[in-house]
Amino acid sequence: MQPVLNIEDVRQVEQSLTLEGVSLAELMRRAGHAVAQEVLASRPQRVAILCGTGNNGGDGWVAAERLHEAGVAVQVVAPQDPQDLKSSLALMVAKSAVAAGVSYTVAPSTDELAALLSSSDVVVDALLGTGFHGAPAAPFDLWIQEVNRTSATVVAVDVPSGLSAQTGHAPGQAVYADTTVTMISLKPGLISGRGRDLCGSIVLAPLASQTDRLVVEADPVAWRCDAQDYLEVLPCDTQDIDKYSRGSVLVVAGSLRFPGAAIMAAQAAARAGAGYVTLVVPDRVATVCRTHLLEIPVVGMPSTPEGQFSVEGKAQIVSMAEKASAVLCGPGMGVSADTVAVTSALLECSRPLVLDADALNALGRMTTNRLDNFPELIRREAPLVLTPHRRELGRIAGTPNDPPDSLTAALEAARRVVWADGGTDICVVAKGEATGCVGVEIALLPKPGPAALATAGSGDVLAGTMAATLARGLESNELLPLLCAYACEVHGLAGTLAAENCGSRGVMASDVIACLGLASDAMEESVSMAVSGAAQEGDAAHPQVSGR
Ligand SMILES: NC(=O)C1=CN([C@@H]2O[C@H](COP(=O)(O)OP(=O)(O)OC[C@H]3O[C@@H](n4cnc5c(N)ncnc54)[C@H](O)[C@@H]3O)[C@@H](O)[C@H]2O)[C@@H](O)CC1
Ligand SMILES: [K+]
Repeated sequence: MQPVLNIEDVRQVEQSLTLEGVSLAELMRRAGHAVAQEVLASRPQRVAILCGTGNNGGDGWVAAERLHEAGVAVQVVAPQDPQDLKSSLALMVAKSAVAAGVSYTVAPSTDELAALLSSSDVVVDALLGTGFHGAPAAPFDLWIQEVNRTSATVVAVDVPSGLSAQTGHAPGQAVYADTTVTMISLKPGLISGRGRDLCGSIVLAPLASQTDRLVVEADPVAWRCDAQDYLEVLPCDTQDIDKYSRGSVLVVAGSLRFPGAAIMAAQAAARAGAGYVTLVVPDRVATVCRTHLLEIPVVGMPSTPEGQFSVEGKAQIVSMAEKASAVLCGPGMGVSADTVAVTSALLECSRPLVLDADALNALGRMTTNRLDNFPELIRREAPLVLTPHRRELGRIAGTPNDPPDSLTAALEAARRVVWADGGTDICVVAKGEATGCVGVEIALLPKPGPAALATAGSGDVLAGTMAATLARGLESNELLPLLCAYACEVHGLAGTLAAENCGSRGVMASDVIACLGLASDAMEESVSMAVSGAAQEGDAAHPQVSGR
């Protein structure tokens, strides 16, 4: 797992490193060298380095001097004469680079800049780093446009200029990098929001041997999962199974208006590996569901005149829920006093439960949008997984009119709910372009799926996948966030496979469902390969360790 630190915590680590004897000047030297090393890997002849006025620019000047020493033709581009730099660190390294013979251009015209960039093999973007806020001001906005027009390889220092490394927002021009060399630790904005498009591949430069320890001590806001992390939640590899040992799922979903959501959630649960799936719907839509679901029994329950669940069916739904390995409630269900009652009754049942879509809206209704003020509602022995998208998250976490607009805001909102509960029984899967699986002790970031998943019904498919994964059982509730992250990755991978079959813009939720089985197999294989790869690396390292 890779830790992700908020910007203020990265600064804290930087301070701790200085207290442990690694000065800021030394950190900047190492940062610049890490960038130079990355640039040298592509064996360039001509490199342009755009340096801003803060310490991000300082890293750029260090890289320039290093590349110059290595015999590369380097040209620094700066908005002001290096003598006028206000940051004492940046001033020091810029003077050193100039004294070493690095050539530079101050405030070139757009045409001059374009000519310089087009004659460069690599462009290093050291304009704006973690000190950036707002939108890039002139001349950086124009410079960034020119960088994005060049065919040269673009290496960003710490963060692509124009991107907030904290929020992932980029309200103005922002650099599209091929590679981002980021210092100390991953930051949330690099792996969420616009960061996912802007960063290219991310290379981490820890800068000091103490960094790993200090980053963990700084309490990462989240951890990005690697394939081998999922070993603990892989399904058992055995032939000795029947349909019940793979777990049964009860899906409580649908309404006259949205029967499709229920159909897709049930199909997804079956494709994601549940041995037995039963769909419970309001009786007015039972027939349409049956015509779509040949293998899945559909049970009709009393319905209201609007075609939603009626409270009359509540006791029967709960009694069916008690027999399932896991229950999913919510997709397409609608929100009314009756569906609120059904949701609330299911919370009291003793089986693992996934609440999605309208079940979350029902929770919002029950708690006047402050689920965190009603922890007794969600405190239970069996696992509870809530799968809100950001608007739904706002409705349960106290900000219905101002939903979380970034990964970190979503993690914070999810934590309000999870910490109010306080136990390991709950996980909030805060869905977005980057999804966080937030438990009471840890927030995990599964590898995000492709943009093709932004299609109607995709949430129903994830909910069904989640329920099927939960139905396999869990050795300990502490593994709940990991299990949820695993389900998210299976869903994401199914999206990738569906995009290969149908084209990135042609994917419909049913295509994702069709790929869930293959995606599960591929996930298991990639986890096994990652684990055996790590074991081999361990073996290779072993003689050195024992030979000390
Ligand atoms: N955190 C760390 O441990 C380390 C950080 N280092 C570098 O230091 C950087 C942070 O340095 P700073 O805090 O000096 O900040 P930056 O260099 O990121 O930016 C500060 C400068 O940008 C200007 N600026 C801010 N918003 C702007 C906008 N919208 N338009 C135009 N100009 C704008 C400010 O006026 C200031 O001059 C990191 O990104 C990294 O590259 C490294 O040198 C070494 C280690
Ligand atoms: K930058």
